[in-house]
Amino acid sequence: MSTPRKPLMAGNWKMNLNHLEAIAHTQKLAFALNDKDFDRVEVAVLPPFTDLRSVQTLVDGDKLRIVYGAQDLSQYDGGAYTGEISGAMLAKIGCTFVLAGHSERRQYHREDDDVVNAKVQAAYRHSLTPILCVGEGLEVRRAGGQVAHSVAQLDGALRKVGAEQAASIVLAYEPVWAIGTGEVATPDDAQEVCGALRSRLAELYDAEVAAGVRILYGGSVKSDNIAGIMAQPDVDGALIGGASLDPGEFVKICRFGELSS
Ligand SMILES: O=C[C@H](O)COP(=O)(O)O
Repeated sequence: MSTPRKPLMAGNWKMNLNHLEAIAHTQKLAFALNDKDFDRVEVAVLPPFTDLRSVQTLVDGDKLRIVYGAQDLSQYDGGAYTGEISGAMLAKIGCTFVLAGHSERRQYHREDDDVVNAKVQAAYRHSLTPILCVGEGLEVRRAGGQVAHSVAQLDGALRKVGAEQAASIVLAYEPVWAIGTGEVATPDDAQEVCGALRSRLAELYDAEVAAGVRILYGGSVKSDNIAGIMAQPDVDGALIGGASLDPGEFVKICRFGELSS
């Protein structure tokens, strides 16, 4: 059965590529994407904050077929918060998406569910689409707690988020043990948690919201392992870290989004 959800392939550059490197990278990516016919997959890049202006200039000037977003935002809307970047600033520079709750933010910056929830709400206040990341660490996986853990993170992040807003969210299931390690979850592993997240959305909201939300898989995605993951009924794309730094490889991965739709 074909899915009504348009696949999304999002490249999270993490703390890589300065603003000059971002220009060269985006140009290579744009050339490779426009060279093929990518109509049925949405392609996004999530550069560091300092690259956003470079990416915006290329996307707007050359009418590129990619959208872009940020890797984080402040839970506050403005004022004396040194070092923070507000949702309003991201919206003004043309961001579509913003990550919330990435495991590296949870781990290295101690962002808990309350902070993630505040950031999700901040994103909505500025018409940004949150890509909410959830996923378990190795200990939880070994104990078989991956579904309960990921669903609890979803519940925490969606507190006080109404159905209309939740309908536009993007979820990303990223098992922490598979991020940057070369260990990729099996397609069944990905489906188990992505399916549970969709079921939870139906409980929290309704079947229509659940059916419309895109759920990505992330964790050591490459062009040689994406096909099986994209074949799963509740997986609608990927959040790609390391492999998104190679434009050719990233475009190959995006092609699987196109094929799966
Ligand atoms: O945001 C992306 C994920 O953390 C996955 O990163 P990775 O593809 O390098 O494992």
